[in-house]
Amino acid sequence: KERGAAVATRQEVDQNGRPVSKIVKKGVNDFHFGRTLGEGSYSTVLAATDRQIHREYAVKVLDKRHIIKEKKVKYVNIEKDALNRLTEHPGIVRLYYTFQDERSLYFVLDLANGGELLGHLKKMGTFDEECTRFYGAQMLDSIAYMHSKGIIHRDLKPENVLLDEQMHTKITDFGTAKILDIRSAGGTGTDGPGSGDPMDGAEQERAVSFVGTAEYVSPELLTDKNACKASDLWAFGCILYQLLAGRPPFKASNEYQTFQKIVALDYRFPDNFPAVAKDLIERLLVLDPSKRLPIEHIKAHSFFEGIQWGKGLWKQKAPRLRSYV
Ligand SMILES: C[C@@H](Nc1nc2c(c3cc(-c4cn[nH]c4)ccc13)C(=O)N=C/C2=C\CC1CC1)C(C)(C)C
Repeated sequence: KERGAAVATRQEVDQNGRPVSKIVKKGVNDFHFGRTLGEGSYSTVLAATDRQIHREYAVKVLDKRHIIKEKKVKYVNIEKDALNRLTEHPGIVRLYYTFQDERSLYFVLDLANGGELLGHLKKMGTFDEECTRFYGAQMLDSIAYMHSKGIIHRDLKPENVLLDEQMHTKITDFGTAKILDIRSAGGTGTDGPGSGDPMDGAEQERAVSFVGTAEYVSPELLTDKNACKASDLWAFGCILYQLLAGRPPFKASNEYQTFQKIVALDYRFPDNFPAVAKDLIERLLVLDPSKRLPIEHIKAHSFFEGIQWGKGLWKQKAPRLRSYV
């Protein structure tokens, strides 16, 4: 039985006229499916409208036979478990419920109408400091929440950062996430090697045998196959660099050469790169994960001066997109 499967209730009355709410499971016939929003390696995400309440969702459709054949059942369950833990944050795509028919699994999720951050970045070339500060702050707030729930994303990149109609960020694609055991989930999101407290490091389970997208992979994942919370902060540093420079810091003509650049910390800032942002990124792109700036220190860095953390960050208007020239 899927958790969170029964979400729709229909008000009915019993024989004495007393209102009863009947749990009704929604199915594929309750939706009108629209355009394809994105294709994952084992899934397709479509826009879909709930016929009863006329509300638009994104529905991720997974082919059961394909998943079983490709031995990806574990990843589907990890994604569902991760999404079920990450339900109270505005910066993370929300899973409402799942259902299935004989052929497919369906995840009913928030629709992020603004599409991928990558698309906007490609159109603009670069983001100016104000935009980078705002989008960086929203991403960091969401990463802090994920980590506080014991979830490491492991594949953060501009394609996985979506925008909603208010142009606020929504992080997505948790199929490659690592769920740490309950013990280490309680932290404020800064525990583990990233916080420099070696004892926490021991608590963190070690993730093995998964490598994210080449340009954003952390050195520890390439050298000793260990992903930790600080691996997401490495990717975050790469994304901040990319927003201001218009390209990721480590990019070569093939994956192997990109990996060589990463483990050799072989990257340069463009001459006109803003100094304060450069200082922050230099403290994130550090080979030793335990020496990377922990989240609370990133929030306090002068690059994020003026950002109001917490709920205010999600209520304010997104800045108009401008390029860094
Ligand atoms: C990253 C993902 N792409 C996407 N995943 C999701 C979208 C989404 C929307 C647009 C879009 C909207 N308007 N224009 C484009 C473009 C790509 C999207 C959405 O709205 N809601 C939930 C999503 C994913 C949920 C997933 C955690 C289960 C891939 C490429 C893997 C299919």
